[in-house]
Amino acid sequence: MSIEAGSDLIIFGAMGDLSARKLFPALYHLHHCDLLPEGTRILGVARPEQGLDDFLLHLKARVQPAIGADRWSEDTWMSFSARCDYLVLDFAERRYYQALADWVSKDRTAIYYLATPPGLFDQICTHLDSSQCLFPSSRIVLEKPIGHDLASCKQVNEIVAQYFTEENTYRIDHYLGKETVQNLLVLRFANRFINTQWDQGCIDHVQITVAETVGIEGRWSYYDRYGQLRDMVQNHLMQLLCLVAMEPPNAMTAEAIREEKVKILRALRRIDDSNVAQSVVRGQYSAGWHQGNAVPGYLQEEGCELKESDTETFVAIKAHIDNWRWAGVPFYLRTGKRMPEKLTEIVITYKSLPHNIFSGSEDTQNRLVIRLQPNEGIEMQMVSKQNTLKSKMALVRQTLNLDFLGSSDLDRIPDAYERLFIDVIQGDQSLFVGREEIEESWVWCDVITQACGRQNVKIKPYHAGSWGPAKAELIIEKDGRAWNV
Ligand SMILES: NC(=O)C1=CN([C@@H]2O[C@H](COP(=O)(O)OP(=O)(O)OC[C@H]3O[C@@H](n4cnc5c(N)ncnc54)[C@H](OP(=O)(O)O)[C@@H]3O)[C@@H](O)[C@H]2O)C=CC1
Ligand SMILES: O=C1O[C@H](COP(=O)(O)O)[C@@H](O)[C@H](O)[C@H]1O
Repeated sequence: MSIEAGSDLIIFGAMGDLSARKLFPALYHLHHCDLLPEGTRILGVARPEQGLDDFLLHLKARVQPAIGADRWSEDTWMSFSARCDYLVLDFAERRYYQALADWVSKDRTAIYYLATPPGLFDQICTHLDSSQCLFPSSRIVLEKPIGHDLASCKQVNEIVAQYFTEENTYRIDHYLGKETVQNLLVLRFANRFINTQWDQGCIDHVQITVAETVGIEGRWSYYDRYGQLRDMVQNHLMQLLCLVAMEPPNAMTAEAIREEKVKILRALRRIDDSNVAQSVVRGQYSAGWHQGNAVPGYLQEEGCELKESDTETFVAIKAHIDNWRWAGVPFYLRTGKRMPEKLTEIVITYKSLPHNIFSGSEDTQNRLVIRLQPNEGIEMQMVSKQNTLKSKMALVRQTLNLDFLGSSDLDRIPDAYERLFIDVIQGDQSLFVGREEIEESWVWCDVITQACGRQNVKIKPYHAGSWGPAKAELIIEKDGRAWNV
């Protein structure tokens, strides 16, 4: 693999949660697998007045548990630490940036990774520029959320565009870095028999479920301003929907893939005042159970000072894509916190046969279940003859199972951030989100939010540990269908 040499990764927010749980563990793994180029330097920048040794001590205490005892190696950590450096920096104050300007070099590619509250993006870009930390090759990596709605998203994009070209701007949607999400592209575009059976002629409906067992994990003040529609649907579920629905790009380039995704986002039927009540279900968890333990309701979570909140922790949506391929095929989307299990799956249900010659067999629909996490793999549910002499032609449903780990040259499935770090170092934007697609995605979500407000689509309570409000079952059952799980 050819990886560009001479990159510097500068992590803003290096003492934060994302850095500890995701970014540094991913870098540790890449270093361990020799996938970070020889000269790559990693600079943590954060507010605490401390030296490199203290920074590394803090980091080790958080990274080690994330790696796990069986994979941890002191030797790897020592050699990884030798790549790292630390700078004290208050992101909002220009005077601190001189030290950064002295650290970076115009002969190397500086990659500024902003793992910070988004309200700081503007100041960071301005100070990087005025302190001569930016060179034509410099890249910026932006964590979600990029905006809270279309207007604020545009504002962030415009600010960033003053300092970085679109080619040097990497907007993260970590779902795109998941191996199984990339496998969706391979499944669709490297298999003729799948590719030729992928439209309204063959497919009855599509389900996308992203269920989480976690609550809001100490992020109340962020989450209550966002809710599940903005936190999960606007980005992760919309990306999954695009990858399922888009036309084949003519090449695996960022430009070609983005163009196809944007077409889908534009073809998504608006859910407005006329159809929001039938198309959207919103829920909020109350106290319940997770794996035998009592868990609090949303309004009892740490950090909550309100008696009530209209923020949804669950949302189910029936969507339509108004184009030739998908006319008449509903896409049922569902995502929530505090569900009974962690499950991300896409289920493609094929149409029934036009004429069934096997009497007595009811459900002959094929189903393709793409399990993104956990138990990563693909299942094709087929109808087969039962091996028996008792009955002439007894049919049974059987499953062809493709285990994703089975194709692996690793004994684990890499975390999304590992792929995304490799790609940003190599300058490959195909798994990052383009400006147009993120803005189109906000357009669709904003219309839903506004319609929910005007039509008073109320939050329905559900118990933590359940699959959401009963109405979420109805949204699909009234069409004579059922959720896969
Ligand atoms: N954590 C996660 O799993 C995910 C996070 N994200 C996004 O990533 C970003 C970071 O999230 P997360 O790590 O959880 O947040 P944290 O609050 O844990 O980390 C943010 C860091 O930024 C620092 N910071 C804030 N203001 C300044 C400043 N003026 N100067 C220097 N440092 C400052 C904070 O330092 P201090 O403590 O000193 O204030 C803190 O260490 C957010 O945009 C979040 O939405 C996205 C997906 C998942
Ligand atoms: O971006 C986010 O994603 C996580 C879920 O990510 P996963 O990789 O564990 O599926 C979600 O919990 C969080 O609220 C959201 O901000």
